[in-house]
Amino acid sequence: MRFDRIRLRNFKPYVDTDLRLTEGVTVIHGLNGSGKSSLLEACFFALYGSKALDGTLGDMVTNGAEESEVELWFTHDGRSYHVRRELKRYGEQIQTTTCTLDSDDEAIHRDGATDVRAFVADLLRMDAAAFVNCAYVRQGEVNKLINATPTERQDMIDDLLQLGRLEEYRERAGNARLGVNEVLGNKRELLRDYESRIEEREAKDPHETLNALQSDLSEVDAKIENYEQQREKAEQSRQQARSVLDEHEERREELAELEADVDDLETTIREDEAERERLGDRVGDLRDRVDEAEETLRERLAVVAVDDADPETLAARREALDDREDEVREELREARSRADALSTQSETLEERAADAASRAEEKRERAAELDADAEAAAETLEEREASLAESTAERGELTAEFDDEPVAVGEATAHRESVREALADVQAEVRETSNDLAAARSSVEEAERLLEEGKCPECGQSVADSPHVDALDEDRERVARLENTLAELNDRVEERTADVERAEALVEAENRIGQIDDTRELLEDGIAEKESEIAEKRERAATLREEANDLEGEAEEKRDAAETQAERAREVRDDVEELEAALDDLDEARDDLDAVEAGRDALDEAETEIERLGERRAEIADRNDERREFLAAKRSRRDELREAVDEEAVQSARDSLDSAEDYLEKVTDALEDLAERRDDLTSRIGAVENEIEELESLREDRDALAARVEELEAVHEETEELEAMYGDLRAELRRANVESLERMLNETFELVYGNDAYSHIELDGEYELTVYQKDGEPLDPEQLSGGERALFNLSLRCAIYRLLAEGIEGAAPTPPLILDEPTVFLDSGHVSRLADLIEEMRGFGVRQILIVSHDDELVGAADELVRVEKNPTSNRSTVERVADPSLSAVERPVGDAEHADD
Ligand SMILES: Nc1ncnc2c1ncn2[C@@H]1O[C@H](COP(=O)(O)OP(=O)(O)OP(=O)(O)O)[C@@H](O)[C@H]1O
Ligand SMILES: [Zn+2]
Repeated sequence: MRFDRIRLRNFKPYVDTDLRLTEGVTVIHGLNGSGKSSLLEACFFALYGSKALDGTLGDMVTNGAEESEVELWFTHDGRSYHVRRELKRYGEQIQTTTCTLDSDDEAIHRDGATDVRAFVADLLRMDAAAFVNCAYVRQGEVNKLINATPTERQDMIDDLLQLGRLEEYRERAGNARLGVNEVLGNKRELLRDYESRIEEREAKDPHETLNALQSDLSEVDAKIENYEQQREKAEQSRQQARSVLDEHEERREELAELEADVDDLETTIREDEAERERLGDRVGDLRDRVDEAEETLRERLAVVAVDDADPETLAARREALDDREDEVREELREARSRADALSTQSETLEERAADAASRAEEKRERAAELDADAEAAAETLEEREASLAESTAERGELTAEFDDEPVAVGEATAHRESVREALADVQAEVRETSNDLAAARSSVEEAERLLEEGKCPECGQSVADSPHVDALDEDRERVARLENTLAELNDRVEERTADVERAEALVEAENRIGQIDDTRELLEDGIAEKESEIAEKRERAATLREEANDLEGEAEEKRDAAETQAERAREVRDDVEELEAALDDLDEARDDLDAVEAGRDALDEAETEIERLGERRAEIADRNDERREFLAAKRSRRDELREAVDEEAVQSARDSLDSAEDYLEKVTDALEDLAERRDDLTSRIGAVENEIEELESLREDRDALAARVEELEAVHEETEELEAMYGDLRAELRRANVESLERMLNETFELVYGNDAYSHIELDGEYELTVYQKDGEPLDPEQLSGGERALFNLSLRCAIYRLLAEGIEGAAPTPPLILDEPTVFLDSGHVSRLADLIEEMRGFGVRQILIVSHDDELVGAADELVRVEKNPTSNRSTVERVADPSLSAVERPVGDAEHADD
């Protein structure tokens, strides 16, 4: 097997790295912490997942990254595989989101961490632990195998060499043996149980018991047979006695019956004779009645006027009566309906007459009302005519007022207005003249005062020669003139005022005339209206009275007609009564006919009865004759029987019956006891037979069980052998392995640490390791120095690896040998030995070796050199294949020196 390529994304310090790996020795080189170990861990993680590593999934994902991916391509047994794992962070947790394995064979595909891990473990024939123990020597784990206890070591190595399988098989065989053993134990127990049960049953000796019971049973059977024969004989004699007695009894019964029969017959004959006599009497009675009925019938025939009582004549008579009745009924119906019709007519006429009379009455009342109304209207008319005359007189007076006036009626208002204006004009003139007068008077007074003072009244200058004083006279004249004018004017005012007063009186009169005229007009209209109303009312009253007269005449006529119809109805009702009487007569005639018929029927019946009774009497006589014969026969048989009874024979039969019954009772009891005994014996025999049968079947079961136990013993032996065989085989193989391993270990150790101090290493069957010094002293490997221990461990691992490579047939799984810092504790001499070892391992068939180392010498031995570097600022690692490893060894980084030595 070999790794071809590893690709990392966000795995530990790697952001994105893709590294191809080839066959041969690859040395991975770099400073401390640059990420070398992480690269190897990635390969291991790809194969087995995180379970096999110390850390958790979280340690795999680069700090701060959300997801991570690791892919590994590898080749095994000529087939390529590709594993891919993806991790994702979910909050605090990291989960594997993808885990697949594919191959160039399409059929091979695994999905899911568990399937992939199982597939890899199966393919490489080692699980993660085995891989770590054998192929992947992790940094600092050099002492693991040395420190392990022999048992741990044994488990590791057995596991690697698949010896574990044999142990598994041995254990399975062991389990099978235990299982068989348990079943065997159970079956043996069961077998013992069966045997003890069989013994128990045999001890009872059921066959002997059966024999005894069967002989008892045959004795009982014999007795039963004997008794049954005796019983039969007794039954026979009982039977004979019984038949004698029965016969006797029969005869006695027959006799009794006969005697009773004879008695019965005698009684019956007597009774029937009496009956015959009674019947004879009855016939006599009936004959008398027939005579009577014939007499009555003759009388009735006379009544109904029929000669003969024969049914046809009677029926014809009845038919005639019926026809007559139909006629009468028809007439009656007609008469009744006519009478009803006439009554109705009469009533209707009566009603009409009443109606006409009441209407005439109404009309007369209405005419009286109209007359009263006309009377009232005439009074009103008179009143109105009086008012009219009054107002005509008043008007004449008022019109007379205008006679001496300059105006006519109708001009008064206009006249009043002109008179008023004339008054107003005069009054205005009076006011004007009064004012002028006052002014003239005051200027006169002023001039007079001034004159007294000597001053001009106008200019206040000295009046002497004043122009104004000259005017004083004129003014005095003027005052006088004005006083005259005013007096005149006042007279005129008086005149005009009188004019106005008169004019106002005229206006009043004129208004009153207008009112009177209006009233007169109304009165004249009212008078005309009343006159026509009176005339109309009187006319209508006359008409109504005429109509009332007519209606009264009409009522008189109707009343007469009603009386006529009522009279007719009475006549018809008399006819009805007559017809009803005729109907009653018809009924009577029919009743008479019924009586005739009844009389005739009674007569017929009586005759029939007489005939019937005669027949019955003859019958009774016949039957009694028969009975008498029968009676004679019975009497002679009775006499015979009385003679035949033998009392002695009857007594002896009775005795023998008693003794037979006595014996039968006893023998029945004895037989019952015997039957009981027999049943008991039979059931006991049945039980014993069952026991015997059970015993047989128990024996059969026991035999079968014994055979099964024998088989199981054989199987048990076989499983024991198988278990031992697997144990032996493993021991044998282990011994062979231990021998090979010891040899290889010695060879390898010799190669890497050959010196004078140690002679050889011993690996015993229990995987105990002992190192022997040259002087033969044994040494516990733990006592070795650090470097020695590293070499010892390497040797052991390489030996195991060799054994694995050589010891397993078919495709050796041999994964790459991975060494992480194997040189840590080694001095330079041993480092070169290690290089030799590596070379040798290749010779043993290890195709790929991956070494993490700083050592130049190992670098020199590399076919491929991979340099790992970490960027100190970003803390991210990168890998780089160095083209020529031999060159690179010279350019070894200085910082690595401290790693080189111990
Ligand atoms: N999950 C992680 N995320 C980021 N860096 C990590 C993570 N886990 C480990 N590292 C870093 O990877 C480095 C460890 O790498 P590794 O052990 O492979 O180094 P090395 O080359 O083998 O060193 P040495 O020579 O000392 O053995 C450390 O520097 C560590 O800080
Ligand atoms: Zn390291």
